[in-house]
Amino acid sequence: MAGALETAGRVLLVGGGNMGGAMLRGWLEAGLDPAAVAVLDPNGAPLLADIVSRGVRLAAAPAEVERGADTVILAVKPQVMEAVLPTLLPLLADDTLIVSVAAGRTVASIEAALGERPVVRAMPNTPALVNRGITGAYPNARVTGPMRARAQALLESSGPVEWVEREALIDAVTGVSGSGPAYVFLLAEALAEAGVAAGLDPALAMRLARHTVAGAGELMIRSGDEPAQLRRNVTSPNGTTQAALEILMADDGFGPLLRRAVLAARDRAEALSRA
Ligand SMILES: NC(=O)C1=CN([C@@H]2O[C@H](COP(=O)(O)OP(=O)(O)OC[C@H]3O[C@@H](n4cnc5c(N)ncnc54)[C@H](O)[C@@H]3O)[C@@H](O)[C@H]2O)C=CC1
Ligand SMILES: O=C(O)[C@@H]1CCC=N1
Repeated sequence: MAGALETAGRVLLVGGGNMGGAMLRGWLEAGLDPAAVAVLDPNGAPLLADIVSRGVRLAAAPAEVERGADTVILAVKPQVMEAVLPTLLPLLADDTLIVSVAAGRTVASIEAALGERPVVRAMPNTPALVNRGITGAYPNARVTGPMRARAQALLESSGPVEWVEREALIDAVTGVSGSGPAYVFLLAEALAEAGVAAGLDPALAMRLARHTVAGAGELMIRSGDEPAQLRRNVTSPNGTTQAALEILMADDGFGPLLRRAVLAARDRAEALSRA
């Protein structure tokens, strides 16, 4: 992977917050030269102080950014995109590749502000911070093979990249994996709270919940078995797990609840794209 990033050229990260910062850490770990990266963030990207000390340039305004990045990654909030995009125009060449990770911001809305140019719309997630991310991506027709390879190298430095054939599917990816880590953290919170209700000390309940969620996740990645099989492996006939699953797998249980949640996230992404 380091080899692929050696050909990534110069990268400008616009927005060095949670998601942008996680991606940047992934690139550097995968071998991207810190001197090849600049971060544009008017708020000083407080999460990135240690990285700036490793040689990544930090700019507070577009006027401070050197023109001619090969790839510009847009990692600002969707609501500030309209204001940010026109300020970037003087920094771009015709063949600058734009990679946007903003939820619900369409290729068309980016082209409306920046003109017709190569755009990849991507949806990563924050486990990128620990090299356990996954990203959905969609390229517009102007993205050439080498550009797609460059986007792939940058995005996969923190986990696999799944290319989708229709842009609308990025909203569904957002509902599953972009927002998904929050559902899993909520599961850990709820598991710990349930443990307290069952009589455990809160700190112990939280340790049990964190390790259970993390361990089950790691087992799913490393094992060749499907999640349903791993679930069956835990479930003894008429045992304790079965008693719990009869509640979680009821008609109004976990499955329908999560389906409603994912569709709500997807619908919010769609609504953002119309805003
Ligand atoms: N946090 C997450 O789990 C994920 C977020 N995303 C997307 O990533 C984008 C950023 O989200 P977060 O990192 O969570 O937000 P954040 O608030 O942590 O980071 C946004 C950053 O943009 C900076 N910023 C504000 N105005 C700016 C400007 N004019 N120019 C340059 N930078 C500016 C802020 O100072 C901040 O550091 C959003 O569009 C979101 O939809 C995508 C996937 C997952
Ligand atoms: O909540 C959000 O809008 C962003 C997009 C995916 C995860 N966080």
